[in-house]
Amino acid sequence: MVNITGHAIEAHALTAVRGRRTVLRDLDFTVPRGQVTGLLGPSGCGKSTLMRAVVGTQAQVTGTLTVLGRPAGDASLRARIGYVTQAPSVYDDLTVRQNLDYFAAVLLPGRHRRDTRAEAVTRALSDVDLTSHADALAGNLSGGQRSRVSLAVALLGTPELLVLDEPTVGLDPVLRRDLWDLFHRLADERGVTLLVSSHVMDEAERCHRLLLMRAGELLADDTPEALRRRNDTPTVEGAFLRLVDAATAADATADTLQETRR
Ligand SMILES: Nc1ncnc2c1ncn2[C@@H]1O[C@H](COP(=O)(O)OP(=O)(O)OP(=O)(O)O)[C@@H](O)[C@H]1O
Repeated sequence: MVNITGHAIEAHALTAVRGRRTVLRDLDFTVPRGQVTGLLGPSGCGKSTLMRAVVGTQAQVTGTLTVLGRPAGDASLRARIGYVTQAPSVYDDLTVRQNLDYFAAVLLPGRHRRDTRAEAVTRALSDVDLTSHADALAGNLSGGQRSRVSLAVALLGTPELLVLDEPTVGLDPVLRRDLWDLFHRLADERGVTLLVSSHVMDEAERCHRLLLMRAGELLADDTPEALRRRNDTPTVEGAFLRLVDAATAADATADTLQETRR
């Protein structure tokens, strides 16, 4: 067990504008080190935008966002963060191992690191359970297998922070469980911080902490246990639905007040 304290991510008044829309609105939150934090909310609520802000690829972000002690987007963070987008980034005309060899050569260049590269590739293949498919062409893999190749690429550089945008979409229940087991092993044994987005509520139960979002705002930043207790429901899904209903009712009241003032 790796004992790491402090926050991997700290956000204050984080706001992001895409086109003419404000898609993240004045967010304050922290993500503890060495834990699995889930980012949950309905499609379009801003999960990917928040992740892009964390890895420094989102334009028009204001507020303060500190990642591993540095401002988000700082060049020194590149090698410390692994980011997997929703669209798997693999070369279809290479085998799984060739894909990993290629990215390992970029991340760990130099002849003197040949053994380190080979070890990193072997470990990443085993981490995502693709050792038996190492010599298959990436173009011939299933969607779930391709997304696991992307995850393996992100693991090559032994990142301190892994940002995973809906990594379990399209996976069967066994693979989903195995991936969540891997996320916990990475946190427990290697001290990795994981920020994982999902809109599958049963996955929320597997997180140490949760950020629940709706329409660019945070509804909650808490542990699953505290969320269930505070909302008096047996599931995180129940808690989330209560929070959404309360926020919708508050919006409706605010709209009515505005109408009556006009
Ligand atoms: N290029 C863009 N210009 C304007 N608005 C955009 C752009 N890209 C995304 N948006 C809007 O920003 C909002 C947040 O999008 P985002 O992709 O962060 O949501 P999400 O929660 O990750 O959704 P999903 O779960 O479907 O991936 C959405 O309402 C979307 O329509």
